[in-house]
Amino acid sequence: MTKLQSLLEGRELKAILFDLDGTLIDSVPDLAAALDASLEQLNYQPAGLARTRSWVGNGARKLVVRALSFALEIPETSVSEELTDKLLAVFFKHYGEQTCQQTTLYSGVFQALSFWHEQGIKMACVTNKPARFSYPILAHFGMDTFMPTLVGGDTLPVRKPDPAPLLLACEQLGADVKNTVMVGDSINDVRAARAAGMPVACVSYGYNHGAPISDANPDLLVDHFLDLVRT
Ligand SMILES: O=C(O)COP(=O)(O)O
Ligand SMILES: [Mg+2]
Repeated sequence: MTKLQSLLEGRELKAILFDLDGTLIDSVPDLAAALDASLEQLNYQPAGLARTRSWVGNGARKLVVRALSFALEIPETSVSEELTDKLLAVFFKHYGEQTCQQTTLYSGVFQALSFWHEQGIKMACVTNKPARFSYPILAHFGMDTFMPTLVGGDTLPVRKPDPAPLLLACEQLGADVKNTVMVGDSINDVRAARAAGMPVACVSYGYNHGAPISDANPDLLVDHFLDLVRT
C-alpha cells in the first residue's frame, strides 16, 4: 500500500488534489523575476528570490501587498488598495510574459502523476495562483492530461485556506471527499484540507513562508515527491 493510500485508513483512494507552487513546480525564479521587474518599473528596490519565496502561497494580490509592505517599510494593513492594484497590474503583465522561463517541475512529479493516472485515480490542481497562469503551466509540463480539472485562486471569491476550492475540485472530479487526499506545501493547504475533511500530505521542499511545514502537523510529510507512491 502506498504512503498516500494509507492516509485513508481502509477507504479506497479515488482522487488526489494537488497544490501547484512549491509542490509540483518550483515557480519562485519566474515569480521573483516578474515581481522585481514590476517593483523596479515603479521605482522600488527589487525584493529578490529569498523574500519572494517566503511571500508566495496566498495568491498574487497578497504577494504584491507583501512586496509593497517591504518596499515602503509599512505594515501590510497600511498598503493602499490603489497602489496594490497598480503593482498587481504590472506584475500580471510581466508574469504573463514569463510563467515558464525558469520554472521547473520538481523531481519525481511526472513519474508519480503517471503512476496514479494509470491506476485510474482522478487528479485536480487546487492553487491560489490565478487560473489564467496556472492552465498554461500545467500544459507546458504535460500535466494537463493527468489533471484537466483546475481550481485557481480567482475561480471562487475565496482561496485556500478556505475549503471551498477543494470541495469544488471534488465536485468537478465527481469524487467523494472521503476518498480524496490533498497534497501541498504550505499551512494554507493543511488548513484547507482539514476544513474540507480530508487528510493532507505535505512535501518538505516547498515554500510555506519560510517556516518548516512540520509545524503545521500534516498527516504525512515527505522529502521527495516519489515518496508518496512508495510503500
Ligand atoms: O500564492 C500563489 O500564487 C501560489 O499558490 P499555491 O501554492 O496555492 O499554488
Ligand atoms: Mg504551494
